[in-house]
Amino acid sequence: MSTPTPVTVTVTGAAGQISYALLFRLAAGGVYGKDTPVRLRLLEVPSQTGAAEGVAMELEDCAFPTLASIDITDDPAVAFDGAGAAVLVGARPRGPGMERADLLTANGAIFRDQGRAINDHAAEDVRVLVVGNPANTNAYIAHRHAPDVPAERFTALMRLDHNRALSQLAARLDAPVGELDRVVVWGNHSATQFPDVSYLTRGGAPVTDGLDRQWLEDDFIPRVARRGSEIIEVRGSSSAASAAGASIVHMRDWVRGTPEGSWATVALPSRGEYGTVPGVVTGLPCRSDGGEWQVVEGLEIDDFQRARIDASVAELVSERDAVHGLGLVD
Ligand SMILES: NC(=O)C1=CN([C@@H]2O[C@H](COP(=O)(O)OP(=O)(O)OC[C@H]3O[C@@H](n4cnc5c(N)ncnc54)[C@H](O)[C@@H]3O)[C@@H](O)[C@H]2O)C=CC1
Ligand SMILES: O=C([O-])CC(=O)C(=O)O
Repeated sequence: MSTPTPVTVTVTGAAGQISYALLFRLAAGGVYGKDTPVRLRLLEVPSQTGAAEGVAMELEDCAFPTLASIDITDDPAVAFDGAGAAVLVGARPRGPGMERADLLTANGAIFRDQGRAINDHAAEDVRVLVVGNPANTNAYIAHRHAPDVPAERFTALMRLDHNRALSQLAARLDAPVGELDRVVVWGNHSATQFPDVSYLTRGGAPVTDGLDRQWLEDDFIPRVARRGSEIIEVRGSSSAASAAGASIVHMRDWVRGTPEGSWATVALPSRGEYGTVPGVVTGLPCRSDGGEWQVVEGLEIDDFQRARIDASVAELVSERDAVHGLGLVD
């Protein structure tokens, strides 16, 4: 029996909270499956490479059959060399009272430099997932500094918002979460996002009862959109295990395909789908056949949806303009 070629997966911010939940699932085969070994490349700032060593020791102690090797570095050129996947987690997280926009200046330069390193060193078919906030605009920055990598290879994490929406809907409808499908979270991973139930199915059939407009506007949409802040208030620090779990299923579905008939929310550089502004990295309903993300086509959009989508995309446009203004993108 021939041994499959290992995939190199680079994870940044490897000593942080999210990575502490993410790396073990990655190493256990959560993205590529039980038959494909992974080589982990951990990128950290110099002061944290020691802590990343400790995480690597624990990974070794798990004796995962799918973990081929672990390398730790503070040099992006080394970290992304030959990478088939890059999960960009490393960034400063938001504390109590901060909005994601406050992080633009703090974190933008990280994604400029990592975009360049991905462009110059990663594998041709690299898949990039940006988790560090503001995730959509950080993905925009990285993509704009990687002109040799196709735009659709850069994504930002909105699967956490998608999962939060599913979980709130399951509670409201008293339904097992696994029976629900076809939600989408349009726009930005921020308080302006639009979690949309217009196409929701339960067990494959459209859901028509139990989701009145007042509940959607007064409870559901703000609850999902502000869930990150709620977790920060209650837990004292930002979501970590749920962000890691969403990152794993985002990458797994990208690499191995979404289940038949199912959707995921993926933030991708827009091609103008559904009236969004080309270039900005916005949440869209997507399917994967195990190769590329494909935006679901042909959905009807009514006036209520239009206004919500436009408002969140307008925020993405203002973040885009801000990073151009800061000189982070030409
Ligand atoms: N998109 C999403 O759904 C979510 C995004 N986040 C974001 O993910 C990011 C990470 O969160 P946590 O792991 O909780 O933070 P953390 O502070 O525990 O870990 C961040 C790690 O990144 C490292 N780091 C900073 N700059 C780096 C660089 N240039 N290269 C490599 N590593 C670098 C830090 O040394 C630290 O170890 C934050 O920006 C947070 O806001 C958090 C939850 C959900
Ligand atoms: O809210 C934050 O800062 C962390 C985050 O992105 C989330 O939990 O959605």
